[in-house]
Amino acid sequence: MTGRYSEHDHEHYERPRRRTRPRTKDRPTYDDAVDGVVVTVDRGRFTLLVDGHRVMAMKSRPLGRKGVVVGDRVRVVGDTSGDDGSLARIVEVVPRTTTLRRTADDDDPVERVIVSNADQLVVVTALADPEPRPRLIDRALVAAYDAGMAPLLCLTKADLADPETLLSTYRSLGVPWVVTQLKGEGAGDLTEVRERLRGRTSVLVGHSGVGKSTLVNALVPDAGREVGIVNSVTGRGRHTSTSAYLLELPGRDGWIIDTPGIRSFGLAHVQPENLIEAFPDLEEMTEDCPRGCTHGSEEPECGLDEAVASGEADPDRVESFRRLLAAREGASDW
Ligand SMILES: Nc1nc2c(ncn2[C@@H]2O[C@H](COP(=O)(O)OP(=O)(O)OP(=O)(O)O)[C@@H](O)[C@H]2O)c(=O)[nH]1
Ligand SMILES: [Zn+2]
Repeated sequence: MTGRYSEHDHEHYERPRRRTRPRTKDRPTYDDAVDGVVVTVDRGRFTLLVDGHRVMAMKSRPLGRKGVVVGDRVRVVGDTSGDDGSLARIVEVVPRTTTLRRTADDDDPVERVIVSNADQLVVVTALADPEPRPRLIDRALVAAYDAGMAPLLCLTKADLADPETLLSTYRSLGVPWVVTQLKGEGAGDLTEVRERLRGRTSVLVGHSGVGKSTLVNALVPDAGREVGIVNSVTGRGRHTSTSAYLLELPGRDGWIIDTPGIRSFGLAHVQPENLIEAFPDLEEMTEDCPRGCTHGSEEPECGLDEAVASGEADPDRVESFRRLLAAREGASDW
């Protein structure tokens, strides 16, 4: 799955031109580089985790204008001590396994990659207050399927409403789900969520007020301090909660990436023929589709219609798939 996007998603990082630019003695080489992972990005400065400690770094020239995003595995040279005022240099970005893009907007017409290498996309939705917004859930699912990330619905505020109505919309797609309750009587059991996050890198998305910060703080009791550290390192003294950041779960049980301030996903790059690859049972039924068939409901001779007519396909599943296909179009904020 993850290989599917490698062609468009791997930005090509320019290698140092060893032949045209002779190495000087004091110029670091890749041989000296150490591995790091990008924890957060703040105005051109990157906080990395290198060997379990935090290191500030900037991009080095060989990377040119190519982006470095949260979740990137990088190679770093220079001062990787993490001491106050130290600054290392990122010389290489390891090819990404997955990417998540934010939507284009008036300020920036490009759908930029904001997070890489996550293998699970957790769509955090309140069961009430605020009401669930199925179109946003659908768009997040499209982003997950397209990127080859496993989706997970995390339904918060279980004290306020029953999950059944919402779940009925997603059952035929087979989307896994967990329910959480972090306020009110009997609140606080995160066993099931932790189980789902274990050993994975999960990116959490959700619109304002759904309880995502409450959840992150419950999962990583040090989250506030961790994020505080990130920002004390940048010297800006205050957490501007508009950038994604990576946190390790207690017990080294996996990683989560919170995405405050991310308003929507860019889905313009999603090709219908790729979305169906996330549903192999349905894909099988599209083998005889006319060339260029998007498998949407408006297609005159789509194999999915035949499969429904012959009883081979579950009509709910086909309908849900087509709903996702349609959700791809047009932008929509969280
Ligand atoms: N009833 C109920 N309220 C909750 C629960 N979890 C969180 N809340 C409340 O929901 C409100 C929003 O929670 P936050 O964690 O700040 O939500 P958020 O998704 O991070 O929202 P932003 O900070 O705006 O991005 C707060 O008043 C929380 O106390 C829950 O399980 N049940
Ligand atoms: Zn078709």
